[in-house]
Parts: sequence; structure tokens; C-alpha cells
Amino acid sequence: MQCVQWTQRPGGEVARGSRDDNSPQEPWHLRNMISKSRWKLLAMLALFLAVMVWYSISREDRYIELFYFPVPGKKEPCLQGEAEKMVSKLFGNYSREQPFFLQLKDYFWVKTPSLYELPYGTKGSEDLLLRVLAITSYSIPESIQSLKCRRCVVVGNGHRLRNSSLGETINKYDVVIRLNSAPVAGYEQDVGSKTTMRLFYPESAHFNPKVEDNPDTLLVLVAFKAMDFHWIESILSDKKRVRKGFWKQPPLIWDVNPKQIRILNPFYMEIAADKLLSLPIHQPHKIKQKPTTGLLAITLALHLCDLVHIAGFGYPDAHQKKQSIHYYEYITLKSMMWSGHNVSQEALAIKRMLEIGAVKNLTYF
Ligand SMILES: CC(=O)N[C@H]1[C@H]([C@H](O)[C@H](O)CO)O[C@](OP(=O)(O)OC[C@H]2O[C@@H](n3ccc(N)nc3=O)[C@H](O)[C@@H]2O)(C(=O)O)C[C@@H]1O
Ligand SMILES: CO[C@@H]1[C@H](O)[C@@H](O)[C@H](O[C@H]2[C@H](O)[C@@H](NC(C)=O)[C@H](OCc3ccccc3)O[C@@H]2CO)O[C@@H]1CO
Repeated sequence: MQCVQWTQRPGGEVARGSRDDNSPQEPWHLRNMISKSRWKLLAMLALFLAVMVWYSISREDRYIELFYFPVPGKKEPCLQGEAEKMVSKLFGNYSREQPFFLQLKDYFWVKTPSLYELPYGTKGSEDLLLRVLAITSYSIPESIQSLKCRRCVVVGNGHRLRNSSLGETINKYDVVIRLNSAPVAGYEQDVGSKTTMRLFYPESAHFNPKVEDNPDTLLVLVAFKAMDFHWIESILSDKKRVRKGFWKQPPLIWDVNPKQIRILNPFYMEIAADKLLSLPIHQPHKIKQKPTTGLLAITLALHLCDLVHIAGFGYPDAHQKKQSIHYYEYITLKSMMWSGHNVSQEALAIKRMLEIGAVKNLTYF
């Protein structure tokens, strides 16, 4: 049994202590020492806790997990003009008169002057472009045009989609934007099967688009060099193919309907580079910095849609050298060595969009 005992210290001070009934009485200075070391222990514990709290707050910035859980089977509430409000916050004020896709009339009747060369403008590539625009279309399908409120999801190619079971959720959006050669066949459970739009360039075109896309999918060419226009023209008009000038062999036979092809307005590449990443438009270096196709697609979606959600974005940390970057193949960050992308800068840009609520994320970031 414990009992509380009051002892008289020299000088008349009364100190509170406790002891076991059977234990011999401890001298007051010994008890004083024990109580002092208890305080020290408590102070150390408090300091340790404070350091832990500070550490987790500082790490929070790196592991900001701005998840969004849509209600399964329910369409997302959509507020008309919501994304547009965010656009001025992110991109500042500029003329919104820009079409999404390039049109023949702007290069045939009037020669729309462009300040920049590809990929930020069409300067110097007008003649090739003219031939491409003569055999492709620029319209936005009526099914999208007629929507009062456009709910869009941009599906990145990141590994975070693997085993995500997001397929059904992704299929519910009005507009599903996919990138490059990212497959759906065999991955439907995680990434869905609907593809409204696919952004690609010759080197990233899927060799079998009929398997991976829907008959009405818009195949949106993002041109980086004049040869990219040459490639699409030679495919669609069945002209002699040129093999040189590509950093990776693009398909030489490509089974698509020319009505599905669109040419992305390089304006969206320019604002993604300039406003989101502060990249210089003119770069003298051998490896030119440019936005990833994913960041470009988010930029486009923010202008085209009323609600923008993203999934499958986010690269591994630089030290995770063996971590796969894609949901459909094993390749690592090393493969991006010469890509000219600054993935940390892009992560900051996406974080900012998440923080201000311009986009919501279905996977973690
Ligand atoms: C080797 C190489 O050049 N790889 C580039 C590949 C490659 O050309 C194509 O996959 C070929 O089909 O393309 C890129 O991108 P990629 O095709 O890998 O991915 C498409 C977009 O998804 C986002 N992403 C991807 C992986 C990941 N772990 N996190 C992500 O956020 C990015 O926004 C990315 O843009 C590209 O076009 O941007 C960027 C890559 O650098
Ligand atoms: C959105 O960019 C696309 C992809 O994400 C990039 O990885 C890819 O980068 C390639 C780059 O465009 C090539 N540069 C030229 C001028 O063709 C580069 O070529 C090899 C190289 C390497 C080092 C120095 C100069 C040239 O290869 C990059 C891929 O490794 O560009 C895509 C758009 O085309």
C-alpha cells in the first residue's frame, strides 16, 4: 500500500513524498534528487515530442496526401465555370480566344503569325501544317460540346494506378484524357476503358490504336518538331515514310481514321511552360526543357472542362531508383535522363493546383 507522507525539511519547509509502508525512510535530499531527475526526464520527453511534431509537420509538405474519394456509382457534382475561375489564378490574364485544335482557316486564308517555333508555336512549320490541316478536322464532338458542365479526368501513366481499382470511377467522367501509348486493354479494372482524348506525338503513338482506343477517341497530336507534321501527313495520305529525324521509331503503318485526328494548339504548351513552370521559351541548350505531356493535358483540361480530376500522377523520389514509374511496364526514373523534364518542378506546380482546388486527385501525391 502507498501512503502520502509530509516531511519537515531543515528551515521548516514541508515537502510532499510517498513511500512504501515497509521501505526504510529515504533522506530528503535523495528524494529531492529523484524528483529533480523525474522533471528532467519529463522535460526530455516533452522536447522529444516537440521535435517529433516539428518533424512530422515539416515532412507533411513532402507527403501532402491530397486524396479525393468520389462516391462510387455517383456522378460528381459539377459547377459550371468552376475550372475557369482557377485558370486565371494559375495562368494569369490573357486572351481566352485560343481554339483547342488548329484549324485550316487560320493558315489558309489568313496566315496567322506565330511568335514561336514548335513546340510553343508554329513559326516556320506553316507549309507542312497546312497540308496536315487539309486532311484532318478541328471540331469538338457534339457529345462534349453540348454538355452543360464538363467533368474531366486526366489519367497519367504513373505506377500509382496499379491495383487502384479506379477503372469504374474513371469511366464515369464525361471526358477521359489519356496520354501517349498508355494501354487500357488488360488494365480496365485500374484505369477504365473509356478514352475521349489521347494526347500523343509520333514517338509515343501506340502501334495498335484500334485495340487501345474507342472508335470515336480523339487522337490529339502534340507536335514538337516539323517532322511530326510530316509523319502524320505521310501516314494519313499514305505517302513515302521518312525514318530519320525521330528520337525513337514511330509507327510506319498506323490504322486510324483521319476524322479522329486533331492537332493541339501549341498555345497550351506555351502557357504550361511559361506560366506553370517558368521555363524560357527560347533555349539554346542541347537538351531543351519542356513540360511533360501530363502537365500539358492538365493545362488543356483546365481550359476545356468545368471540373478537372487527375489520377496516376507523381514520380518516385530520386533515391527510389528501382521503383517502376509506369502502371503497365517496368521502367525507372533513369529512362527519363535525357527527357528534358523537371519532375520536381512539375510536382510543385501540381501541388499548387491541388492546394487551390483547381484539380482533385484520385490517387495519392
Ligand atoms: C523515355 C522517355 O522519353 N519517356 C517519356 C515518355 C515516353 O516518351 C512515352 O511514354 C512513350 O510512349 O513520355 C512522357 O510521359 P509518360 O508517357 O511516361 O507518362 C505520361 C504522363 O504521365 C505523368 N506521369 C507518368 C509517370 C509517373 N510516374 N508520374 C507521372 O506523373 C507525366 O505527366 C507524364 O507526362 C511524356 O510524354 O511526358 C515523359 C517521359 O520522359
Ligand atoms: C514531351 O516530351 C516527350 C518525351 O517526354 C521526352 O522524353 C522526349 O525527349 C526526347 C527529346 O525530345 C529528344 N531530343 C531531340 C532533339 O530529338 C532526345 O533525343 C536524344 C538526345 C539526347 C540528348 C541530347 C540531345 C538529344 O530524346 C529524348 C528522349 O530521351 O521528347 C518527347 C517529345 O518528342
